[in-house]
Amino acid sequence: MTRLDVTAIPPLALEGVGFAHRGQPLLHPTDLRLEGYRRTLVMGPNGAGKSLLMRLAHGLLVPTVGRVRWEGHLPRQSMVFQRPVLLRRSALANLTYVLAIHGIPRRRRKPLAREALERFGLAALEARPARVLSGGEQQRLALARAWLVEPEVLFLDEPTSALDPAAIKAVEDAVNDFHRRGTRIVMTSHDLHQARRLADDIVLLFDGRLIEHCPAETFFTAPASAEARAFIRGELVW
Ligand SMILES: Nc1ncnc2c1ncn2[C@@H]1O[C@H](COP(=O)(O)OP(=O)(O)OP(=O)(O)O)[C@@H](O)[C@H]1O
Repeated sequence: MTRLDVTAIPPLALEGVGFAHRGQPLLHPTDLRLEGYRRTLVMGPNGAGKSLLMRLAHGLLVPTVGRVRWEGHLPRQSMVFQRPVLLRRSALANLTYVLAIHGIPRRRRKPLAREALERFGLAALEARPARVLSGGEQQRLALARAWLVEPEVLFLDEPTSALDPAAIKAVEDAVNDFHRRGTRIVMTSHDLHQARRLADDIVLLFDGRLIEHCPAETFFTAPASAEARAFIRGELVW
């Protein structure tokens, strides 16, 4: 596994980034800087604004105020969603398609795609239509597709919320594989156990506001806000 140059990943600055719909603020103006080579977990109860923050950061949504700025080059990025969006083709063809888009010569596509299928435990399923794969298999295929892009930054939006424990472990192992290869991870979750397993730092959102951004250890041992303490006790609901 060739390691990416983690020192080259540019910081991501959200400068007063907010999003409103029909005049109603869904994400209040937010300042957030994600830097270095970390696994950041964006947490908060349902409806807190986690997905919005991810879509804004990844550039899928344009903020209604503020701006999203990469401090340096625009990095290679991928995003993995709760429900993967897969093409109506075989698992293998979903991967060779991505390689074609990225200009990889035809003769190299299948070997690279098969290597990725193997890595994510999908080798036996290469000919199966992607859309009939189980939820966990689809998520692993989405991760294999992202793997081929060699992202410097990987966004994952609730990638495990519809999965059983074994499938959750497979996704978490994959997230750690990305991280070991040199990818910065930004992932949403409302699962505290998952955060304890994975996070280097935590962003807590509540009611469309950023409440806290701190190292995971601080978050769990000495949270600064009443909201974080309530969230850890399982009492924070919207
Ligand atoms: N494009 C949009 N237009 C209008 N409203 C939106 C849009 N995207 C999200 N919302 C609303 O913004 C609020 C925050 O949604 P978001 O999906 O970010 O929450 P979340 O923290 O990811 O929640 P969950 O854990 O349930 O996925 C919700 O009330 C949602 O209905």
